Amino acid sequence: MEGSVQCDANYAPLTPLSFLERAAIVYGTRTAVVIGEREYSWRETRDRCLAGASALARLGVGRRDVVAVLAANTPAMYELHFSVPMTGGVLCTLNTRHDASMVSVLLRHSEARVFLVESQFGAVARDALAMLSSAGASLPLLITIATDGDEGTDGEPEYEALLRTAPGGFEIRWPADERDPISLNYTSGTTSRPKGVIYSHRGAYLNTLATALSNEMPTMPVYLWTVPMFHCNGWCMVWATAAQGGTSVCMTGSVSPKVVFEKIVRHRVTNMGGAPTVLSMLVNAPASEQMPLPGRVLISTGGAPPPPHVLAKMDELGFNVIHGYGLTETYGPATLCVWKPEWDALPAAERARIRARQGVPHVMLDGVEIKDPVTMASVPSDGHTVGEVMLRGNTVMSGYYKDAAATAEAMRGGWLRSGDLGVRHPDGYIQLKDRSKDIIISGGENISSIEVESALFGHPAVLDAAVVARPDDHWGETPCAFVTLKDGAKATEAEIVGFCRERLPRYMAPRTVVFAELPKTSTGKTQKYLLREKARAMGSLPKQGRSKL
Ligand SMILES: Nc1ncnc2c1ncn2[C@@H]1O[C@H](COP(=O)(O)OP(=O)(O)OP(=O)(O)O)[C@@H](O)[C@H]1O
Repeated sequence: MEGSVQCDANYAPLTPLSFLERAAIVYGTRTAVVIGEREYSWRETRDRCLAGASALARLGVGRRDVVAVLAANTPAMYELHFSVPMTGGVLCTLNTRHDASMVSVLLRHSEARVFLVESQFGAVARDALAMLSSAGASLPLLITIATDGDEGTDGEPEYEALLRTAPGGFEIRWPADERDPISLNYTSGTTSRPKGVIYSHRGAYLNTLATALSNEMPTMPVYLWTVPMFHCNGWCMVWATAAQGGTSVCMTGSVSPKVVFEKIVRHRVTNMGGAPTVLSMLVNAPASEQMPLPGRVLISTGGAPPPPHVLAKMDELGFNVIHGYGLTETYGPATLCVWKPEWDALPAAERARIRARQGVPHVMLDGVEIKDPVTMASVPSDGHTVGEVMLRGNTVMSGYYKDAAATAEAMRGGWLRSGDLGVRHPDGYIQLKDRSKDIIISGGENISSIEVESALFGHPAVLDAAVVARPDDHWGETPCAFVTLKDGAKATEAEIVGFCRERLPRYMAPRTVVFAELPKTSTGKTQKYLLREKARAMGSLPKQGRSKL
């Protein structure tokens, strides 16, 4: 419109880096990050991030250079989310459960220039570098981050030493364009080889604000880190805690219910997150470890379907569960099951059933639709017609790194195709039925493995469950349940099948039950492809067995 201008006074590229400077002013002496007995204030954190950026820049990190990190949820990992982009570089956080061969593949694919490694993961990193070297690939510069109490280094540069010796007066290299990359996040690899998803400063900024709003974060929240920071930048919570001047409580060692409850009480935690496996771990912990909470704790969950039964128990323990759904490609949760006060009066089981739905887009996402992937027509909002979940908006990835064909395929038709199947209910909320690869087709009927798993989780002896297709000569496929029982609990295959038949249409109930530990990714997802391989190896149910069932 005549008269409007764009200039420095009214336009700056959006970036979550801006939250840090503000936090250092507003919340300067308050705790930004705490690990064990060590606390860093917001001012210290800002100074350490600037020192980190200065050190990395001195080592030659510049615009679009990838800096890889293999570290647990530690202050260094938190700081690198700011210091790397402050140099213009791109942060690539690697999954700490990857083996050396996968780490070497990702280092090579990302062309990381610098590789920061917490010393507890030193052996994996060194093996990965040896693999790169023997393949003749160029090696990134290795920097060690000493794990607490560890002496660390074998002559490599060390993170704390670099911060101490970094030249002062570093000038932040703000993004020239808000669409510049800020991070490179590899997908979980649940269904295939991990893909490198590019996040922009703009997308990260918008998603960070959506995260703060979706999680109902007050100012100065206390956030307990159980979600790995390497996963979608901790669902953008690293930057959201800076926006709100929060305190990040880090945990050393593995996540156990005892430590989680102790940290909640000691630090008066207000917000946390966790995959459904973390929720399941909390509700199934011995009563002696479940401490009364100092107040309601908001916990966001997602990444896999949370069983309604677990949601109901979390409510009883004093947690308000916020259920979100998303992909690495959407910076983490993209939809959430926004809660309505009129649902408060419903019976607990009904509340849990409603909360298990994946909901509606968060405020920064333009839309989520359930579509026929061929015609692109939206399915009716009847709660029954299944289609593919598709998303669009400013918090969808920039693309897959060095894979234009996969990017074009994923966004074909102007929507991000999730590969998930779902329905839309008459009230507009979506509900996932399955990943397209996981749906079971038996006698021409589609069976949602999520629905069968929800029934299994209702059995008092069941701790964990996953359902996959077993090939069948007659039906094509039949549902095969892999079940982990609670400590000391007992149940037989016939009991579990009978329990499901009372709650599900007969064709949906598992025909086979295998008692086993379920293989998980480090982001808490069951690796169903491994279970599918086992079910495939079993072959078809014998004719006799089939008619008995
Ligand atoms: N709330 C949820 N309920 C059910 N499933 C969910 C939920 N949130 C996420 N998911 C599942 O997780 C997927 C996204 O996971 P992520 O981006 O971490 O990588 P991945 O898809 O597991 O790995 P890869 O693409 O490498 O196989 C979604 O497509 C969906 O299948």
